Amino acid sequence: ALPNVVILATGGTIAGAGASAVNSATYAAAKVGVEKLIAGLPELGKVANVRGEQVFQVASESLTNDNLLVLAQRVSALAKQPDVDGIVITHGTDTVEETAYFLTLTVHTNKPIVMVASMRPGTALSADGALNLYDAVSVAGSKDAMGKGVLLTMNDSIESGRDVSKNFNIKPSAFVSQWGSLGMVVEGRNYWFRAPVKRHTMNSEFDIDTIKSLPPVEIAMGYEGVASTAIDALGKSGIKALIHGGPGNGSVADRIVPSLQKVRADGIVVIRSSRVPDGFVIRNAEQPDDKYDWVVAHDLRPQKARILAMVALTKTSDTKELQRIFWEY
Ligand SMILES: NC(=O)C[C@H](N)C(=O)O
Repeated sequence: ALPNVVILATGGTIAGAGASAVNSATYAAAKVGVEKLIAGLPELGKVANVRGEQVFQVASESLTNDNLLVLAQRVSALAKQPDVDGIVITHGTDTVEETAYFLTLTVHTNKPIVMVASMRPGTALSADGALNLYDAVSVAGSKDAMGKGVLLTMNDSIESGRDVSKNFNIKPSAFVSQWGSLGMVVEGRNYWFRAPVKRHTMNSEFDIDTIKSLPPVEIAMGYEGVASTAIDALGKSGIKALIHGGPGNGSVADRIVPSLQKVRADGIVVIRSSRVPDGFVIRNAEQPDDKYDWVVAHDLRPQKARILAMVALTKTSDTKELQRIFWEY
């Protein structure tokens, strides 16, 4: 018998449409409904019994915290159903890494949850969505994909939803995980080479079934000539944590340090992250994190550090606990 896979559609370029076949970059995202996506790919019926649900129809840069909660709650409810073997989520590429990480942290299931997106709309020459979706459904229906956390299938690769980031804005090979892909999909068969070691899904201390809202967390970038304007304003905006996306090893300009100290003194958690795509921030290197009571974001880019901070703050605002969470997830 074939596995039962539910496709939750949220929009993005994988549901996009352009005026002509040469429009690979100028097109409208989030136009095509999930039923049409499924009907356009009859090959799906060979690897799984699929059914679709339209959860949202938006370009992913416009998704909100409330959208994240609604989606994760739906994924969690479906994963509890005995007649569901796996879940695929079609999504825009711009923020799919954030949603993937959020689900990794909050949905308690061993069943495969596979994110999928495309860099070109379905109307374009060499559109990548159909094969990516076929790959996602075949991975979601595979027992080998169980217990590996939330995944992303793009460009023949199976990526860890925790590690993966969009590293190129145009190419179909846009997604890279700095610690390597987990596997590959070829002709609907998945091949595995590694598994994540960070805590996720079943082993997470966070559970979407008990999370009702997310605290506001914002990001301030570091760069040459940076002024304290953004940090000072954010400090007064009601946020619970501020991610500093600094250059290099998450370094912080001398003239900004007093502003970050003030933010911390006002009870806001300061998390030091790096804007460099790869690598990880080392505690007490560049800045005395122990002395300032700051947290470091480990290997998470600012946008992923924000996701973990929001989730962690639903349980604790103790900086020692938060640092433990940043090491473990
Ligand atoms: N390729 C894409 O999906 C980009 C689009 N802006 C989105 O994230 O929805």
